[in-house]
Amino acid sequence: MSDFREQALHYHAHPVPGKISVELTKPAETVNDLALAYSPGVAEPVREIAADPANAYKYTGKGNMVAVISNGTAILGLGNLGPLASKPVMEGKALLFKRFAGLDSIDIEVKHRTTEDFINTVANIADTFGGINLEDIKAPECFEIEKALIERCDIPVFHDDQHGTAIVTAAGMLNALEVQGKDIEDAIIVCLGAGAAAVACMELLIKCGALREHIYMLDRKGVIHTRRDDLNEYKQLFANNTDKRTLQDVIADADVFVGVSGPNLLTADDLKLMADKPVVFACSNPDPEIAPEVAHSARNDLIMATGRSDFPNQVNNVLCFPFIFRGALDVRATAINDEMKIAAVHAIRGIAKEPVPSEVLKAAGVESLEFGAEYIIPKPMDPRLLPRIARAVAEAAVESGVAQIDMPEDYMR
Ligand SMILES: NC(=O)C1=CN([C@@H]2O[C@H](COP(=O)(O)OP(=O)(O)OC[C@H]3O[C@@H](n4cnc5c(N)ncnc54)[C@H](OP(=O)(O)O)[C@@H]3O)[C@@H](O)[C@H]2O)C=CC1
Ligand SMILES: CC(=O)C(=O)O
Ligand SMILES: [Mg+2]
Repeated sequence: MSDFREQALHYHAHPVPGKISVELTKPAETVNDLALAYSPGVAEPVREIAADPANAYKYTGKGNMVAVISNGTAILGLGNLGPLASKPVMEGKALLFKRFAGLDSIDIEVKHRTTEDFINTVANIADTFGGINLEDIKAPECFEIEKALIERCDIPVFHDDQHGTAIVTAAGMLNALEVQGKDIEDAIIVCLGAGAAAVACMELLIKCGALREHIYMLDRKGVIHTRRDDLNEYKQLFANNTDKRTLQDVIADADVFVGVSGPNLLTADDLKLMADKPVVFACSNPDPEIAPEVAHSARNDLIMATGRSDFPNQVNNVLCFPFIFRGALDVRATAINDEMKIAAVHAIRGIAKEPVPSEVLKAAGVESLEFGAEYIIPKPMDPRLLPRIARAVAEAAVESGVAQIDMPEDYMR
């Protein structure tokens, strides 16, 4: 067994299996404590909630609790390995919710036959939670699932692989293009992958200024173009009227490569075909589309990012989902809308341009970090992410009319 594999398995197995547990927030020691916590005292909040469902936020943990829900059909870049195998990732997301945003989170892995079964299962348990983070559900089913659940639930439902990834990608991309001296409006963009992350990333880049006709998206069959007759409705949105068919055809002279597909699909030779000063986000986990050392040995004018913690420029949805839910839940938003997503993009990108606190340098194990090719996006352990993103998101929720309560004046200051 490799050292790292052994370490990872040991981390998950000891001192107790798994990464999360439940803790109590009230005393439960005496007869009186139990009389309040359970029978007869618990009947009082029951009556209050039955009279007004909003009281659930006052008397239960609902408002600080996010469910991380998966069916294990697209576990990272490992593929469809089923609900149970997705549990370490989902526990990991729950760990990150708690560690970075103080949100209680529980993972739920759903075995189901039809997409409708999955939707019904989630909709039927939604009242328990303040928000629902859908995770690692493959395209195209993820689009239908998220849409149906947004319609049926009155709490925020957010497919992290779509929108969390898109928000962080857009923040990193706008900064990377700025460092390279390029405008997003002019950028020729290649997106390898045409699933959950790909479609959402490209849609958000378009909202940030990219031109749809400048985007070449590829799936396992190659370039998505207007003469293909095998495209689902989501891929069709990216069908390019082009004669280009292969990755090599489209990557020639491209400014940007976004990989949200699978491991080792981009070669050093492909990279050499790109325009001057390219931006390469190889975001597949755990293994990127091209290893950073291979990319850097192929050319020295690129900005390179991966989804991993152990290389510079980690473009990973961990920079978004804990904080966007914090902001959304704190104003009891009924949804996470485009205004809130764009607010998160700008909050994330702004932090990367400011001096880095010494505790972040220490946690990252580096002497210095300065906005530039090796630092286009903040580190996940940056304590500024929580107040900045949560506040920006909460403000956007209030301004766009989806907040159900006012934002406290001193919120996150
Ligand atoms: N860094 C980050 O924060 C994140 C990274 N990701 C990564 O993105 C990847 C995709 O995740 P997600 O979108 O959720 O999964 P989906 O299953 O929804 O989509 C996967 C897409 O990748 C395409 N693909 C797979 N293999 C190849 C290949 N050999 N050549 C071309 N295209 C290929 C599939 O093509 P087809 O349609 O033909 O099947 C599909 O369009 C994963 O590796 C995941 O780890 C995802 C979310 C966040
Ligand atoms: C980071 C993440 O959510 C993924 O790779 O699926
Ligand atoms: Mg994921």
